[in-house]
Amino acid sequence: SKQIRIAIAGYGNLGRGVEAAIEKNPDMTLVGIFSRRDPASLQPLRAGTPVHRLESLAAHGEAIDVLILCGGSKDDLPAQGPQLAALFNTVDSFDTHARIPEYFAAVDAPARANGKTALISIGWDPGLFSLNRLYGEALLPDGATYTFWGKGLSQGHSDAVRRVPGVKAGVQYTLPSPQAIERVRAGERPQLSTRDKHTRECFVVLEEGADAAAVERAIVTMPDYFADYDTTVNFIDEATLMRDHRRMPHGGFVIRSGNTSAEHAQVIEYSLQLESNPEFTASVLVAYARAAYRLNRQGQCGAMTAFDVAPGLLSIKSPAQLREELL
Ligand SMILES: NC(=O)C1=CN([C@@H]2O[C@H](COP(=O)(O)OP(=O)(O)OC[C@H]3O[C@@H](n4cnc5c(N)ncnc54)[C@H](OP(=O)(O)O)[C@@H]3O)[C@@H](O)[C@H]2O)C=CC1
Ligand SMILES: N[C@@H](C[C@H]1CC(C(=O)O)=NO1)C(=O)O
Repeated sequence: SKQIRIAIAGYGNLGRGVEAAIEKNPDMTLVGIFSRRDPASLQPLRAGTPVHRLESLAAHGEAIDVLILCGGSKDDLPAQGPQLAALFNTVDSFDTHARIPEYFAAVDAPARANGKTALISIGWDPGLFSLNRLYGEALLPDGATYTFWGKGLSQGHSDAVRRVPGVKAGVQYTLPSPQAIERVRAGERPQLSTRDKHTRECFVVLEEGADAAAVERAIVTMPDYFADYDTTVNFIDEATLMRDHRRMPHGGFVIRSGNTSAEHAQVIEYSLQLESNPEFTASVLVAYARAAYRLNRQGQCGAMTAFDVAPGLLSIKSPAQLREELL
């Protein structure tokens, strides 16, 4: 059967993860990588993979079935998402939770106007954790839901740190509060504020001559990313960053504890342990690219989130095989 032709827009951790993920999906072919940087400066996983400048994308419309957007959520996707959804079927991992409604609207209009399908905010949070928060609320209406991440490297928060003027490089780790987890696991169903559940720890390499105090203030007060958390910023040199902060592990879990009757408490838990946050997220994006391709062929256009995609569309197996093998 026909190969699904995938292209990558934005070649960072996520873009490289998508390259690896496509190798694991025999119904897909990587037809190109698109970057704002000089293509000659990039080393694709597979020698021979075409690398182009991002601005040449429009000329490749008919050769791409689904474009996977791997830009940063802080500054790249708000512009690239709506712009590229007018030209291609797209899948992205937009994760600025507070801004998802406005991003959805901004992508939906051009996608609908051009008969394209745009799956937004795909990944694990938002994405798989969102699905499990939904299941929890729908299946156990009388209950409480908690999401914990880490200890691990948040790519969205690391991207946001790197966008601060004066920052040359940087990463952000998310640390869950052991006390908060203990109270939830003990079945207390506590009221926990954002600040109660996690702290954030940044490691930053400054540009030459940058003002450390100004950089620290810009990070810890950053709306949607750090303002609601207790955040520490550590300044290190580039060698230390390269030595100690190259791995990108992460993970976490969603817990729903609820009562189906006065007598019976029920608990649903979904957890992830990730050695590579970007490679896992990319695997999710690639499975949803299969769904985007199928949805568009069914005439389902516009923006959608993971809530709107039937799980069967993710599988390389046919509906009949799924009924025989997985039900
Ligand atoms: N929903 C979810 O569960 C998840 C979502 N995410 C999202 O994925 C986004 C991307 O993460 P990630 O791939 O780690 O971000 P990166 O910082 O690695 O890449 C972001 C963009 O920056 C550019 N870039 C990458 N490396 C360099 C470099 N060395 N010099 C200059 N520019 C560079 C690339 O654009 P170009 O090639 O055009 O230069 C790239 O698309 C995050 O912002 C986050 O929001 C991540 C994980 C989970
Ligand atoms: N979107 C997150 C995925 C998870 C991790 C996270 C956090 O540590 O705050 N929130 O959601 C990421 O970019 O890594």
